[in-house]
Amino acid sequence: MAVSHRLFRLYSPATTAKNTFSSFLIRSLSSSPSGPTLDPEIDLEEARAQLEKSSSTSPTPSKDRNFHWVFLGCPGVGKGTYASRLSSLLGVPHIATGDLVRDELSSSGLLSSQLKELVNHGKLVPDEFIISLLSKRLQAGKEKGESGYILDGFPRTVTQAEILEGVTNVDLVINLKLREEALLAKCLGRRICSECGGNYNVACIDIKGDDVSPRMYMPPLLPPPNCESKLISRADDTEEVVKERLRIYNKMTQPVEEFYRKRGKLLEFELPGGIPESWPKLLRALHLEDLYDKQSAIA
Ligand SMILES: Nc1ncnc2c1ncn2[C@@H]1O[C@H](COP(=O)(O)OP(=O)(O)O)[C@@H](O)[C@H]1O
Repeated sequence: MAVSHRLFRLYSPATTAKNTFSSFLIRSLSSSPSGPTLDPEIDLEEARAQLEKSSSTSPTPSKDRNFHWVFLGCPGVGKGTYASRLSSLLGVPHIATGDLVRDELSSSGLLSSQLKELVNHGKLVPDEFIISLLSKRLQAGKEKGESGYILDGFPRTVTQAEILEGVTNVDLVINLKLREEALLAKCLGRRICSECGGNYNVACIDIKGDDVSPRMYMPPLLPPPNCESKLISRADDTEEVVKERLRIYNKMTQPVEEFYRKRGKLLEFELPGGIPESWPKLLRALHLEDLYDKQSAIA
């Protein structure tokens, strides 16, 4: 907590920090093709209508559609994996705030070392800080002509969700769920190639079925031979820190699920197993299977 306060003061000494950062976010988002901020009640109704429409009649989405999607889910659930696959499929940028934070950590300086202390202990960084990072990323994307987003790791607190909701119209929030036994093993098995940045997982998860739940098998996602000797783990993927991240998720981020549930935007998706099993089912749940079939046929 002390670190969090120090970091907050260092980064944002003004008492009106929240306004400053949210107006920064507003500036980044308000001229997006989804239009400027609307009256919150109209936003809510519009969002409900959109979700109803997409989940009932589900016209085949095309690349012209402007996706504003959010991925929620515990550490290790696979947000990055599925968000990045959808990003390639839909041609919408995948923005992972964890990656933005790690990029920031790789720079030198006092801010980076204070940030490292928070992240490596499994704590969240201050809302204002993360909103600022996200705003910069969105602004840079807009300048390159990007539109829409698939957010991964944001929002993680109700404050972040409220700010996002106030400035842009999130169409859909996909809440990925995985049995708790698998989450820790998946975080501990996570590996990154220090050269190409590829993400892999050496854990082989095989949970026996019982009367209540079926067997769950998640094969490892092994690196190609040229990455094998360059694998590293994230500093926050230790057992102690993952448990702390799970605790913080339950305390700070679970209320965000409720925030979107109340607004009719939450799609719950229980991962049935590894990528080969889960990916087609996720696409079906999102009514995207036709798009995927068409792309596979072209490829
Ligand atoms: N929206 C956010 N709010 C606060 N802190 C964040 C946010 N996104 C990322 N972080 C910081 O970056 C770390 C890594 O994030 P991420 O890669 O998304 O991890 P996870 O595997 O826990 O989902 C988090 O533990 C937190 O310290």
